[in-house]
Amino acid sequence: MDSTAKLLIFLASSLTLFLLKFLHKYWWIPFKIQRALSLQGIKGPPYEFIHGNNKASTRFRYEALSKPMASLTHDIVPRVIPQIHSWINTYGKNYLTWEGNRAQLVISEPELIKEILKTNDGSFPKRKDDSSIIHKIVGEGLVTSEGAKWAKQRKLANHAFHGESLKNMNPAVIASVETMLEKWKGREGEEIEVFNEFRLLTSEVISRTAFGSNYLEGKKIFDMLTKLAILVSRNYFKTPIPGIRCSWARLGQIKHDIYILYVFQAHLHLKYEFKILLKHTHIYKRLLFIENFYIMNMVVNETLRLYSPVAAVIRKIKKEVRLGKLVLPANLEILIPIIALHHDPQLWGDDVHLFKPERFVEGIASATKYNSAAFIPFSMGPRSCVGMSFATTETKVALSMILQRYAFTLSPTYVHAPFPVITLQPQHGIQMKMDSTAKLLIFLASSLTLFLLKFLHKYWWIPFKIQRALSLQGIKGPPYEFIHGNNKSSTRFRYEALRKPMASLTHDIVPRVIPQIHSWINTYGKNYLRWEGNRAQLVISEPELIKEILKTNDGSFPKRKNDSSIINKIVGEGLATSEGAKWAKQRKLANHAFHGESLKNMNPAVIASVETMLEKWNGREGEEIEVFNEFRLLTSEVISRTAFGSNYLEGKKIFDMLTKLAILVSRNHFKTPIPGIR
Ligand code: HEM
Repeated sequence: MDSTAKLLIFLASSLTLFLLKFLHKYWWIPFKIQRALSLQGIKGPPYEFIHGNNKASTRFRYEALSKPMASLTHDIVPRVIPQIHSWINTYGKNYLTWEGNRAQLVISEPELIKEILKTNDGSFPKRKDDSSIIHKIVGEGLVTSEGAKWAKQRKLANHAFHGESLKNMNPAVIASVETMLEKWKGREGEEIEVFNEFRLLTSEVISRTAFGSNYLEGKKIFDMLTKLAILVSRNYFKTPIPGIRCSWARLGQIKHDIYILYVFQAHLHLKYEFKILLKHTHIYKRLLFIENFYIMNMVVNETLRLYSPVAAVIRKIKKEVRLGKLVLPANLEILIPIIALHHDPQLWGDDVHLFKPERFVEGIASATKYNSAAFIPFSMGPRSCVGMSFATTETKVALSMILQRYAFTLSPTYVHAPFPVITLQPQHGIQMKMDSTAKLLIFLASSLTLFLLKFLHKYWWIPFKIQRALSLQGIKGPPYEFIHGNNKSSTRFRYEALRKPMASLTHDIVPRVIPQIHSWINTYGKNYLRWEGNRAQLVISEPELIKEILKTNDGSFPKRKNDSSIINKIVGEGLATSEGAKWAKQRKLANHAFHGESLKNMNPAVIASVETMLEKWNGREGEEIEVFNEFRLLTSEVISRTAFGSNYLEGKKIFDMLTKLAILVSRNHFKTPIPGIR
């Protein structure tokens, strides 16, 4: 063989080898993965040679982003992640898609998401994109590292963003907001592009917190990084990479809290007005601050739900792993479309696209119906956002400072166009008008809202929570009615039972004496829950439990104190109502007074009292006597003589007064629909 033939053969075989490798990578592997998942019921848009689904993704994105949204709707998923939105509709909540020849499993079923994000054994590491420009510049930080390196960095970061350290950042935040507000002075009535203002604010805050006194230096670095982000995002649009990337150091991420303001501001012109403070009134100011944080928490959560700054997170499968019923091959990527979960009507109900902060009035757990994966703007599990508290605190501090001075309305020039660039951003900024005249109105509106919220919390949420907690333990009872509890039915029961005497001389008197308790025990069992207005009361008639309650002496079951009751106000705290050391002391004295010698010493007083009564009865044989009143008088006589000794006429006066008082109170008790026996 001559050398030219050798060369030819060599070239031909190299080419063949290259082609084989190429086909293996761009055709065989995708084919295999697609088949393996399809057999497990996972479908998706079909893999196209080399391109995967990139062409379709780009088309989707181009279509979605080419124009602003028609109206101020919050139904933004079709714009922000159009391809994912469409493919979930076509292929189901979990489907397979292709970034070129890279297989990506989109998972939007909460149960599976929990399994992925909560795993801490390294089965689902973060995707590493060493070739990305951002990674090259920023390097491997907390956001991208894994294993021991991550654990160490995370520990430091946890420390930096918690408790005292976090509090120490507040002055920097406040100073930064002051700087911004200073700039706004005298611009009332003008239009301000707040997105850029908040971008600057964030840069200011980071520079001050991260770089301390050297913050001008920090600002330079931050500005550089911002420019870099813009550069990358332009590129991002050109390269057909679908889905949202969020794998760069969170200097970019801190922009999210700017975004929080996005809809938040958009809502100012609708109904979600905020409060401004009359500067000179200190009390108002404090009040406002507290209520701000309470309401703002809900507003921030609702904004994070609808406009999740990080639209999706991506993980990778290290080696073959089980996920739910699925068996997933190594190197498969997993994309969790956070924002799609936040807009899922199955998780949030039909009003999912409405801005309703009040859904968070009882906290996140309740808003998500205890489905922890339904609301994950900061992701969840060990790799959840380390800056969560910082971001939300900073936002709330900044907002309350701003809103103490200005009210805003959305400018007519604003165009609604949420735009996914690493994080979600308003494509054309947010134009707002500053207004200072609406301040008082807004303050009043927000005070009313707060009042309503507190009211609902007390009369609806707490009872609901108690009822559920006990129901889960098998304790049922008549259902709580808003405000009234069971008062209405109790009164009805009592009224029915007491309006006529008993039919016969039976001793079966419970249905008359405590009719509601009698009836409810029959319906709900020996232990049941009932409501005196919004006050929960557990009726216990099981002897074992009763022993446990009454024999306890460690203060676990104190007497009910009703400081507002008229009797308590007059009589004060005596042996019958006191607790702890005070009670112990009084009880010791009383024990002594009612035992042994002391008891014997009272006998003459008792005998004398009975003698007085019998004296009165002399010569009334054959007559009718109302003995109940006689014995009442006898008791008063006995108490007066024993308690007040020789001065017993004085005692009788006091006792009679108390008796009249008791009658008065009991009449009252009948009028107010307070059920049960006091
Ligand atoms: C509203 C604001 C923010 C949102 C919605 C947010 C959201 C997130 C999410 C979803 C992740 C998980 C990313 C993934 O798994 O790929 C994350 C991680 C992270 N965030 Fe944030 N973030 C915010 C603000 C911040 C701030 C202000 C900081 C720091 C100053 C920060 C620092 C980090 C870090 C270091 C990680 C990586 C943690 C780890 O991997 O252990 N974030 N964030």
